[in-house]
Amino acid sequence: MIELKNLVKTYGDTNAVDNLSLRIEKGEVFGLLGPNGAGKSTTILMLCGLIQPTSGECLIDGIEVSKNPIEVKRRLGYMPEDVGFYPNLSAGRNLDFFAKLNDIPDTERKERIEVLLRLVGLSGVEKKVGGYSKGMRQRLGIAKALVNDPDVVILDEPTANLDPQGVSDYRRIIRNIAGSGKTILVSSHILSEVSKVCSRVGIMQKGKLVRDGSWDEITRNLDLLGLPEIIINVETESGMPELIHEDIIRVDYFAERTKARISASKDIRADIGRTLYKSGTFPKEICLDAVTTEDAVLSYYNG
Ligand SMILES: Nc1ncnc2c1ncn2[C@@H]1O[C@H](COP(=O)(O)OP(=O)(O)OP(=O)(O)O)[C@@H](O)[C@H]1O
Repeated sequence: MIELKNLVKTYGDTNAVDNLSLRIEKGEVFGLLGPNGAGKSTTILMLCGLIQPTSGECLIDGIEVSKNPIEVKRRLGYMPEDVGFYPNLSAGRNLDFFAKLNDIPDTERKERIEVLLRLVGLSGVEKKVGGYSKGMRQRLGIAKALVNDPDVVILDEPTANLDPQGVSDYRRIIRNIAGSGKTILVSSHILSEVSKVCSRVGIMQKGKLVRDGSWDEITRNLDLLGLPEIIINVETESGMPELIHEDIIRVDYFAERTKARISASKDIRADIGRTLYKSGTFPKEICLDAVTTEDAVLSYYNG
């Protein structure tokens, strides 16, 4: 569990983090979102005990970070934006080094490293880390953050510079870790990515948490954010009827009418759901398109 209580970090005249309070429960995957300079990295650095707060508290599993850094380090896995590895060593040898630094006993190290390499899809890769792609390094970074079997995992911009395959691998890995009951904090400014893996997101702006809730809650009032047009993707179990609604601008149907892409002037997901139920068509998904959602949230950032 992660708790931030009235956290403040000031650099001269800049309130990098401004009275931030937040609680992330065990097993939650929380996305910390915000534009450049919002205060995400400063928050994470305080949470990891790497910088001291000006005031307020950070707690990991109820233990205050600044007062018990060693105890906290044992429960915490951290992946910074740029993870440092020894380029002349393999992934396994790198992990072995970090496992030793974390005092993992000899009897456990080999098996744990094998499990982690399998989790991140690097099992059997003999190549030295110096020859790895960005995606491979990122996956190894996640394994490194998990080497001490932490309760709480913090990933700073984990999808930065990843190609689509890398992003999809990352999502699979995060879901896998979340399934094991760990608490995960992911910081990002790639909103659509966070929306796909996080159960809850918080939006930071100028050091403050300006919104906190599920992705759905945050995007529910999209029309209030002033988007001229939103896109709704619909998927049904069997072919859907003609979708008619006064706020629909256009509908494109695909895959024998089991999929539709609706352009609408409002968020009409509830009405679409009702229409489908009435016609006896079971909806598998009715969601806002990630790209337009991203536009809306960005417009929110910009006031
Ligand atoms: N060591 C420092 N000295 C002075 N100002 C700093 C320092 N670290 C951060 N800041 C300032 O604090 C604010 C928050 O920065 P921070 O790096 O936490 O934002 P961020 O949300 O992580 O941004 P990014 O996505 O670009 O990493 C910014 O205005 C930044 O310039």
